[in-house]
Amino acid sequence: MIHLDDVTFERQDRTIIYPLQWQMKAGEHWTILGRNGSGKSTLLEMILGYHFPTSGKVRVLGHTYGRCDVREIRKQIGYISQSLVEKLTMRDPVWEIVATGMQAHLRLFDKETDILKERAVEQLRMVRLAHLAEQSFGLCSQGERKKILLARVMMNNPKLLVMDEACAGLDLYEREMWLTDLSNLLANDVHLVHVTHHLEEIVPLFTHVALLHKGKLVAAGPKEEVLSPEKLSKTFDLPIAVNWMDGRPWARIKS
Ligand SMILES: Nc1ncnc2c1ncn2[C@@H]1O[C@H](COP(=O)(O)OP(=O)(O)OP(=O)(O)O)[C@@H](O)[C@H]1O
Repeated sequence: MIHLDDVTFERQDRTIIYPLQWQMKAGEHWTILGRNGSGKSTLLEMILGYHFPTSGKVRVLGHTYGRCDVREIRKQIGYISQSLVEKLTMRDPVWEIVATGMQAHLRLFDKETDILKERAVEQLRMVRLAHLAEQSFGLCSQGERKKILLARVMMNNPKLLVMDEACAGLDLYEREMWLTDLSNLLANDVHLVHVTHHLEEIVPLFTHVALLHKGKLVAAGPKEEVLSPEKLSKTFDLPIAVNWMDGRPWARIKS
């Protein structure tokens, strides 16, 4: 699905990603954890082809970036991030925001297609927001917007779903509902890469974890192996204990 082969990323004489080797195989769903500024979003942007690595190779869905049309690959990738919310048009009705996911555009060019609207409303129904279809996106709450983005990416049946702090700003209830919606949508055979600051968001559907510290990979592999107190403490520069409950890890700072 994704193969980062010795990639580095440098900007203004600063190394943001040190030589990094990482592979995500079919059937795996990954969470990436790391402190602020450790390079998580930079990594995602390389996977999305928005950033080109300074050295090394990025291979996504069987295509090597630099030898393919990245815009075509991006049509197979769903992307959810706060920066995307800021680019969407607040006065557009919710169903149109969802419909733009079909072509990975930010606005809808052909508004006359009933089939497109029907499909958008169907995706909204899956996240229980069909009743908001005609409301302006700008009037929706943070939680509703996050669900609308989930409905939006699913318009295009992506093979890969890349999420940058997709649950940020959600209350406990909304976050649990959002993660449940995500699990339900997995029936569509989509693969996940999820960046978060919260260990408890690593719900059972996530199989693997990568830990980043100052642009270097601390560990990457099956979550039970990677989420050890030693590796997490190294990643977050704090003594951390981990408790597992119902298949979910919960972090605590050791006193
Ligand atoms: N284009 C750029 N030019 C210079 N520095 C950059 C550029 N892009 C990112 N950086 C720097 O690279 C570092 C990693 O940024 P990145 O956004 O990838 O971190 P992050 O792990 O996602 O952080 P956060 O958790 O705070 O969102 C930061 O120190 C940032 O200032």
